[in-house]
Amino acid sequence: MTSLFDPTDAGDLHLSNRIVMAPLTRNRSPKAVPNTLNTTYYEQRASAGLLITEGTAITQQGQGYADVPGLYTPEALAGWKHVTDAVHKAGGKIVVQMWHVGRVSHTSLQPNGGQPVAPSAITAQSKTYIMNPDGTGAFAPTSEPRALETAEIAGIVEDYRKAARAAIEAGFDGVEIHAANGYLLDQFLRSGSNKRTDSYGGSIENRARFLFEVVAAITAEIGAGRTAIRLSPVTPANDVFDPEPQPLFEHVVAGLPDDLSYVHIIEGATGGPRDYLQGDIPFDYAALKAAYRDKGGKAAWMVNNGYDRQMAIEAVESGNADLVAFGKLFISNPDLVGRLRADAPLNAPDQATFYGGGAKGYTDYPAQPKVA
Ligand SMILES: C=C(C(=O)O)c1ccccc1
Repeated sequence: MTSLFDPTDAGDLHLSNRIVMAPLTRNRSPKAVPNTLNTTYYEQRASAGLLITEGTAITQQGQGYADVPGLYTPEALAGWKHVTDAVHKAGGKIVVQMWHVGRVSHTSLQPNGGQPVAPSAITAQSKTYIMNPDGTGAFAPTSEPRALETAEIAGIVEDYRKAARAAIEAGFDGVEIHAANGYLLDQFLRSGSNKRTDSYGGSIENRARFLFEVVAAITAEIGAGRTAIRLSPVTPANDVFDPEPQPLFEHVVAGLPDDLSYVHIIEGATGGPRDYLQGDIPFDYAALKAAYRDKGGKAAWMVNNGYDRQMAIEAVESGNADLVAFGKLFISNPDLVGRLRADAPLNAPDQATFYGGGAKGYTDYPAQPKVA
């Protein structure tokens, strides 16, 4: 029987175990440049089967929060090279989560102080994290976005392609396309945020078009085996909504390449109830996976949101999942894999230090003494 602690392949990625560090925004990369503290943080957690970086903006237009890293300046790419080198030296594997926030941004973060972009000019009832002129950070309401012109969409697809190439050159083992949690690609998928009347709006097929164009551009550039995607069928994060998530997301997974590295599914409300409902009926995650597998999809299936040790063991042993991503537990347990293997006590995460700051609550969580 397959174990959570067994090695596995996710496309081109050969993983030493099936425990994944989920993408976690920490707001500790001023000027969007990864620094030595970030390197230490990822290096400490390199025993994960796979590390997924925090959301990383593909362009300044795609930047939605202060002090999150980017993938679009020479300085940021040099910073990421230090991170990937350190993780590889520690025996780990790491992919970068490629992020365009769309409307979940603020004019102070946008090129020339402009409006954020979105499928439609509908403001997200959400907040983002900005820097005040005095250098203090603060959460602020997101700014009103402008609707992208149809002709602009191809340019953003090209931005994703370029960022994927840059990621490989910065030493990443692959990329995860962030299509979850109410950010740009998810905004296009959901009818609540996408009111377009062109070929990118209206029907499910049209609302998924942009996502498929991004996937096609990235897989053509770096290969499907190094490309993954994150989806969140029912999350209400950042004010997204669709009354029929089941047909929408079954259409999405059925349109993904068979040979992707992995498909990453957030089950329920992100960081919240796993049984969260959007629409009238509970979401059927087994049917979602079947919609991918039945059409020939071979990518590893990764699950996330509120998993504990026993749930993760059962998810893999039952065949419901190939990989399980842990977020908060990796914040406070750099050696989570060893602790889960030994069923050892776990450090509790300190919510007060999740976002912003320095080493406290970031690189100062204790690892268990190495067993001789
Ligand atoms: C990248 C994020 C996501 O996917 O929800 C994020 C952003 C800010 C705070 C927490 C999480």
